[in-house]
Amino acid sequence: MLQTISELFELVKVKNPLIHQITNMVTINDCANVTLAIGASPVMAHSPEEVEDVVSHAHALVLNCGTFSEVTFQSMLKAGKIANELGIPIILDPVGVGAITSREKYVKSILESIRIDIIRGNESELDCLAGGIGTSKGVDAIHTGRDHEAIANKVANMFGCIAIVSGEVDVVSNGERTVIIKNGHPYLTKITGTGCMSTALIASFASVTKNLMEASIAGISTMGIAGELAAKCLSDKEGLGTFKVNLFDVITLMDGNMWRRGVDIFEEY
Ligand SMILES: Nc1ncnc2c1ncn2[C@@H]1O[C@H](COP(=O)(O)OP(=O)(O)OP(=O)(O)O)[C@@H](O)[C@H]1O
Ligand SMILES: Cc1ncsc1CCO
Repeated sequence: MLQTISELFELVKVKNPLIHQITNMVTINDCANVTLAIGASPVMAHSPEEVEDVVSHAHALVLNCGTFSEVTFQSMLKAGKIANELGIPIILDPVGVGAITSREKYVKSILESIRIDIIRGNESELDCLAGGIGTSKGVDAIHTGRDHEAIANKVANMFGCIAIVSGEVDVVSNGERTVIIKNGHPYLTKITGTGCMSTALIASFASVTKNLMEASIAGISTMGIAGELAAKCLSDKEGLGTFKVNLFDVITLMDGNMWRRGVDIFEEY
C-alpha cells in the first residue's frame, strides 16, 4: 500500500489536475496555494452562473462550507450534480456543521442530493453528521473523548463514502477498513485552514486515482508530516508565521520518498 500511495505524488505533478473548489473566504488563498504546491491546479469559482462550466473541465470538486450562504448552497448543488454525472470525485469539508444550526440543514441536504465520495472534518463536524451533538467552538473542534474510529465508520456507512476525522491522530474509514495516521503537530491547530488545506490535498490525490482510500490517506498524512517537518525547522526566535511558510516549503518539496520516510500509519481492519 505504501508504494502505491507514494506513486500518487509523481502522478499529481505529471498530470497537473484541475481542482474546482467552492470554498470559504477565510482560507481560499491558502487552499489555492497548497493545491499548487502539491502539483495540481486550483480554480476557485463560486457563482451559480459559472460553476457548471468550470466543474465540467475539472478532475475533482471540493465543497467547503466554511463561509456559507444560500447562493453558495445553490452553486454546490449545481456543481455537484454535474460532477456526479461526469464521474468527477467530490470531497466535502463540512466546516462548522454542529456549531451553526442552519448549516446542518444545508449540509444534510447536500448529502441527500449529491453522491459525495469523501468527507473530511474535525471530530465535532463528523460527530454531528453521525447524529451526535457535534460540540464545537466556532469552527474548531472541542475534544469530547468520543471514539473517532466509531464516528468515521458510522459516517462512511451512512453516506456510502470515505470519512476522515482529523485531529491529534487522523482516522480514515470506508466503513469496512479503518486506517489510523499518527502524524501531526499541535501548531497545525494554531493557524487557520490546515483542515481546509488537507481537504484540497485529498482532492488533488483523488483526481488522479480510482483508489479514494489511498488518496485520502495521502492527502491527510501529507499535512501531518509537513506539520512535523515545518516545526522541526523552527529556531528559538520563530513562531507561527515561519511555521506557515515552512509548511508550504515542505509540501512543495514532498515526494513519494519523503512521504514514505515520514508517514506513521497504524492500520486496523
Ligand atoms: N492535537 C493535534 N496534534 C497534532 N496534529 C493535529 C492536532 N489536531 C489536528 N492536527 C492536524 O491538523 C490538521 C488539521 O486538522 P484539524 O482537525 O485541526 O482541522 P480543522 O479543525 O478542520 O481545521 P480548519 O477548520 O482550521 O481548516 C490535520 O493534519 C491534523 O492531523
Ligand atoms: C475561521 C473560519 N471561520 C469560517 S471558515 C474558517 C476557516 C477555518 O475553517
